[in-house]
Amino acid sequence: MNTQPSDTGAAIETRDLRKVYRGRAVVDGLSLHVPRGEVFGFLGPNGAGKSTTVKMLLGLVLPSSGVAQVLGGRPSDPRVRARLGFLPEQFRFQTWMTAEEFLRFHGRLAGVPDPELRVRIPQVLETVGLGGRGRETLSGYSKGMLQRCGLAGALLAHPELVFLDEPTSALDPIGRVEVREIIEGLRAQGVSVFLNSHLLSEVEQVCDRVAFVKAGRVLMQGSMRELLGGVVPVTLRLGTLPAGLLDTLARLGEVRHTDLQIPGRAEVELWLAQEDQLPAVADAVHASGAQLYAMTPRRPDLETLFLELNETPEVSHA
Ligand SMILES: Nc1ncnc2c1ncn2[C@@H]1O[C@H](COP(=O)(O)OP(=O)(O)OP(=O)(O)O)[C@@H](O)[C@H]1O
Repeated sequence: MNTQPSDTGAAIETRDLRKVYRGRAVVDGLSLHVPRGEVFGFLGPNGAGKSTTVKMLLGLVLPSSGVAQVLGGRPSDPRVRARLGFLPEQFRFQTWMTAEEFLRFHGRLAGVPDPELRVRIPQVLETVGLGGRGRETLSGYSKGMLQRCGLAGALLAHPELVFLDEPTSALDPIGRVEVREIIEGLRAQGVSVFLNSHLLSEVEQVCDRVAFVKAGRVLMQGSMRELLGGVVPVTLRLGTLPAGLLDTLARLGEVRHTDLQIPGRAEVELWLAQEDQLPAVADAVHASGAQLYAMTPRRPDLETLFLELNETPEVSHA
């Protein structure tokens, strides 16, 4: 059934979105909620169905079933598309054009009038760090400059929602910081950003909210605080692992991993709900008679969460 939901005011809302290719569901009941004006990270391993989802949200691929609403309308509606910006990961540039010609071409395709383009093109070139380079042909651009130019194209028509697929993959560390600042600037203007990136430390710094997908399904989605706020990963290095200690630790938190491969050495990864449980962990280790060599609490990060989720054998709906 393809009934359109009522406008929830969200930038993106999908319900049970599915795409089947040759009998295989590559997007399999995906439900997403992306509030307006936020930066949303869309994460998952290779082949998880991220690009296919983005293509459905852009109206480039038709869903097999389920519903997708973008800026309150259907992705296939040209009036909706006119309010979207898109930077694909593998952009094919017309390398015989100058950056200005390329942007004029894309601006005209997006329906931006010529007088507006004359003002807007130098502005977006400046924004992406290509000010004064617009008259050079793209064949002479570096990979990073091409990526910046693609970003300029995505921002050209004042979109309300921008899809950025690996926007910093060709950029050096300075360029990455600059793109982060551009994304933060977009948010400050109320523009919603849907960011697909494998650079999790970057996602962590810029995103308000993320979703993890695997095998076409959302494993988890929420604000950074919801996803990372409620857990303190602690690594314990012990001399031995006495009988019963794991059970005691499991009452204090979640035992995520144990490593007993090296004789005379045991490592336990424990996830606690709060930092103030650390003394109780130390007490439990001492009471068990084990020697405690190290107890290292870590700041939770997206990479840890990503790796943990990726190891989860059972895929469940969020
Ligand atoms: N047009 C198509 N026909 C058949 N299978 C397809 C098509 N497009 C994508 N797929 C398959 O769907 C699955 C998901 O692909 P998709 O590109 O959406 O993943 P992804 O999460 O974006 O991966 P990556 O991180 O590697 O870019 C893959 O197994 C891919 O081979």
